[in-house]
Amino acid sequence: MKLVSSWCYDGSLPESYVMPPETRPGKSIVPLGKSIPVIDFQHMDRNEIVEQIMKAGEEYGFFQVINHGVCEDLMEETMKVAEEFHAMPAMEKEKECSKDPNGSCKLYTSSYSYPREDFHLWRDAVTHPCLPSEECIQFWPENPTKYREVVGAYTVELRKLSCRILDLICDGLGLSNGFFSNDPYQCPKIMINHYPPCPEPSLTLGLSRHRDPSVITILLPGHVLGLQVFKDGEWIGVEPLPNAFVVNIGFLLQIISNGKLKGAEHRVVTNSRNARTTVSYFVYPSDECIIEPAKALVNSCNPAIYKAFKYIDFLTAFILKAEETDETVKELIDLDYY
Ligand SMILES: O=C(O)CCC(=O)C(=O)O
Ligand SMILES: [Fe+2]
Repeated sequence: MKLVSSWCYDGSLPESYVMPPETRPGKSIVPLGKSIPVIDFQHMDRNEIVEQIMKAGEEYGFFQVINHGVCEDLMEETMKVAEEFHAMPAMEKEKECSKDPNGSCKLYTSSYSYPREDFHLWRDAVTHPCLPSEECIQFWPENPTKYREVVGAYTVELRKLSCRILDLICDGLGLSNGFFSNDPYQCPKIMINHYPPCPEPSLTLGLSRHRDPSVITILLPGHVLGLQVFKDGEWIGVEPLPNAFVVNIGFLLQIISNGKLKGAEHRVVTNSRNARTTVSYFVYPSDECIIEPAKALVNSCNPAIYKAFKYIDFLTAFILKAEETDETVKELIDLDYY
């Protein structure tokens, strides 16, 4: 496994990064998603915000949030530390990500299943749990020198923002507030993605089409475009507003909401000019948490459309190879799968 950022300036795209024709982004221009809903947390009243989130969650599975209360300086500093991390030499990055003998902090390239992949992705990433406890932070990188301080402050703010968004979603779904604020749903992880400039952006992808295995994901998208959402059979480019967060509904919330909200399918394309760095904050449950359509949303008129399962089983199925994933996940969650 060699990080893309350590050899990407060689000038050509290796064969193993060339996607099959049906999944390549190609050269066609993807429209920018001016239509992806933008929700203003400061200038709308609560009922209006709930209504807009639900509409966005049903139609797109994606929305942007502005005036969300997270300080702009902290967003900028987080992006700076994220970029500085990926700019360090590969050996330094590896050293900074191997403090936990149990491997809770992971540095990798492409996806978790690099050795089993048919095609590699044009992306490096670092991920780790981000509970604001000393136990958790001791395994984070200490370089760049401000990493722990900045990412620590950022994840505290993101936890507050995620709880606020989830409470609004609870209102919209008719679940009690705090449904997602307690322990089983609060095992967040951060992922810092890096997509270096790519010699052949039409042939490869930064991330292939996927739904996040999360409740929700809050993305700090940076200024370089690359994220695309699949809606009504076509790809739409996401153009983030300044200081906005991009929020998407994860696969788990699709299941918990019994299909009312949509786990958004998305992918990342690369470009030949600018490196792109993004920071994903995933709201994950604990491994042992049972995921199922919320009891309050299920009755004889609205029967459950998914089976109950343990999160760890879902995650295991999810990180298998793409083709197997579909079948293994289906078997786990579909009521009528034999
Ligand atoms: O980098 C991006 O724009 C999206 C990242 C993403 O989809 C993910 O981390 O799951
Ligand atoms: Fe994603």
